[in-house]
Amino acid sequence: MTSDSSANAAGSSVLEAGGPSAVIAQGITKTYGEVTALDNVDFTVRPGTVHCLVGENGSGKSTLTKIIAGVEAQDSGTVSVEGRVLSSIDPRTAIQHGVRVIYQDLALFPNMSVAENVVFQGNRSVLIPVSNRKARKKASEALAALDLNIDPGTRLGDLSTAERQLVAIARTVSSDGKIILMDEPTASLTSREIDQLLETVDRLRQQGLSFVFISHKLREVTSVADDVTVLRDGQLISTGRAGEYSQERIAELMTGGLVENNRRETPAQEESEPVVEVRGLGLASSFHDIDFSMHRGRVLGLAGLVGSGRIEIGLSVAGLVRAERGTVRIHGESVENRRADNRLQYVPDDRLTEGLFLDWSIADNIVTNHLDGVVTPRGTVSPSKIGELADDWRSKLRVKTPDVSHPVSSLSGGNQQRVLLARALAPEPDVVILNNPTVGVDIGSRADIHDVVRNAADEGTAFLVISDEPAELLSICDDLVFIHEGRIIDRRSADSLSEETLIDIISEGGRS
Ligand SMILES: Nc1ncnc2c1ncn2[C@@H]1O[C@H](COP(=O)(O)OP(=O)(O)OP(=O)(O)O)[C@@H](O)[C@H]1O
Repeated sequence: MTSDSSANAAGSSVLEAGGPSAVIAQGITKTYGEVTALDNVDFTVRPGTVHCLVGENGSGKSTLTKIIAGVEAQDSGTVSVEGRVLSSIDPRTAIQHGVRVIYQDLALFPNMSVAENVVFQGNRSVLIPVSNRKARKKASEALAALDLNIDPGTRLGDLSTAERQLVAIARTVSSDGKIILMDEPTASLTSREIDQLLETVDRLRQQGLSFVFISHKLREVTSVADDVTVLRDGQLISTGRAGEYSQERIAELMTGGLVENNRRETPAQEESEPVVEVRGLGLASSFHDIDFSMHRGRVLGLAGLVGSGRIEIGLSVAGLVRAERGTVRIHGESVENRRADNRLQYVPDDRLTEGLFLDWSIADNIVTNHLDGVVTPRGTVSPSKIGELADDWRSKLRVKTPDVSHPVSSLSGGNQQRVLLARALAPEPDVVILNNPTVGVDIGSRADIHDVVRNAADEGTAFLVISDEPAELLSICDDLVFIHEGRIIDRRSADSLSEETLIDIISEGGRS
């Protein structure tokens, strides 16, 4: 393992030179059974800075933040916050020292108001009731300090994901948080929402708060970071000032090599009958008059803004949401009769609530849609066939685990996403609908997943891909249908488009 020149034995002196540190983690090692999640890692956060933590899936980023937050205990090494070593490892001690974590699920209460969420202090041993008036006042102050235009009386569940993120930040500020750890806060935000979040982070940094910011989106890493640390396989690879890191350099350090972002060699359009025919599809205010066909071996992308109706259309094609008007036919038969059929697969983007059985093993999750492939001639399920099939998919998708019999909950987020994809592709389906297939997946592995999709298409599967990432649509799709406010506004072949044109069509909504 080569170490980059800006990392040094202490891994931190480059950063410490400027003054006292908000966080110093020294010599952190953490193992889970035979997996070494962190191997003698040093990590320093300077006060009033944003420190981006980057690395491939399973490289140890979340584990490091959990250790700083006192949620996980390290095997060895120390964590100091503002110059004081945390003597005991528990979340309350970290909270008392001003450390706050904003997890991906945000840990907010959807049925409570914004005000109640902002003033809720999970670190108190006894919940102290706060009067409605006081709560509103305190919440209004916290929201105003962030320059956020959110009514404190709104029910939290009625806000967008981005607004909820901002409420989670307001809560940390109102509870005197000084060091905020954010694990992939922008994973499900639109680019405008990301800008708003980054502006808020910037404002708080100027007020002296410090951030640890995990993200796979390298564009935002290079725009928001003061400092960057790259982990690979639990090892510190490089740490230093953000100015030393371009996106290409970070990608290279993360993966240990160059990442190529290829486009698909588009096969000639087949004259064959379409596998899927969508005609006149409509649903209330979500989408109208949707017509398209999907063909064997071709990848069709649905491009559009968040809220344009893309996802609802995908769910209707999968037979998971019933349209009010029009038809979806798969091999000439209504999708209503196909819902329980393994030849049709839908892969959601929310692996935690819609996707995986977290307590089940990785292997059982992978084979659950393909039981035909693991039964013996006598009709019993064969554990060795399950193991073989799961191992095959583990290596195809490079799922990072020592053993497919381990629970899926032991995998890092990006590796769970791969299991979801393996489960859909294992039965070699005719039709697959992918909703943001690489959410939370690092950039090197994104290329692997794109390869797997292209290969499955080459074998004959028809794909419908919904993605927020223009580069992803261009990388895997042959054809694109553009959706704006629930209607089709354009159709193009992917090889006729640049990323800029694609973004223009999406954002201008056909006005260009
Ligand atoms: N509770 C656990 N039990 C077993 N192994 C675990 C557990 N938590 C993490 N690991 C393993 O530790 C390694 C590091 O995981 P971690 O979640 O820190 O990665 P990450 O860099 O945050 O990945 P991602 O980008 O996918 O979120 C992985 O191999 C993961 O499978």
